[in-house]
Amino acid sequence: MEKLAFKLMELVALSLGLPADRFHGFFKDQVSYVRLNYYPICHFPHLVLGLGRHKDSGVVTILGEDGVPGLEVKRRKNGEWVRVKHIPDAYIINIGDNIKVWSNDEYESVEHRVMVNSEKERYSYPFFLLSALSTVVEPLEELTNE
Ligand SMILES: O=C(O)CCC(=O)C(=O)O
Ligand SMILES: [Fe+2]
Repeated sequence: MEKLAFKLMELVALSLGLPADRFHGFFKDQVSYVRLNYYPICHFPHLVLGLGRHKDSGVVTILGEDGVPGLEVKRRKNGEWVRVKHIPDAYIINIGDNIKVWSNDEYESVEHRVMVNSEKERYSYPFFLLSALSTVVEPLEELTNE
C-alpha cells in the first residue's frame, strides 16, 4: 500500500505540473499507519452511525473493505450522501486535507461517513499516508501567486 501511495503522489505531482518527486521530501520520517475498522451488526441502522462524517486529514488514504455496504461520500454540488459501490479487488482512494492545502485547493478532500448494516458486520482497513510530523503544511510556492 505504501508503494501504491507513493506512486499516487507522483501522479498528483505530475497532474499539478510539478516534478514527479516533488513530494518525496515530506516523507522522510513519515508516520503513516493502517487502521482496522470493525462495524458490528446493528438492528437500528437508521439511528446510529458507524463512523461519523469526516474528511481524512492526512495525505492520501488507500481503503480496503470487504464489500459490505456502508461507506458513503458527500456530493459537493448538492450535499447528497452517495453510497460507494464495491469493486472486487479494488481499493478506494481518498484525497486527504494535506493534498488540498499543498495543491492550493486544486484538489478537494472528500467528506465521507460509514453507516452500519443490519444484517452483516463490516470490516475495512484504511492505510493513511502521512508526512513527517515536522512537515509544515502550506500551499506549495510553485502554486501560489505571491
Ligand atoms: O470503513 C470505511 O469504509 C471508511 C473508514 C474511514 O473513513 C476511516 O477510517 O477514516
Ligand atoms: Fe475516513
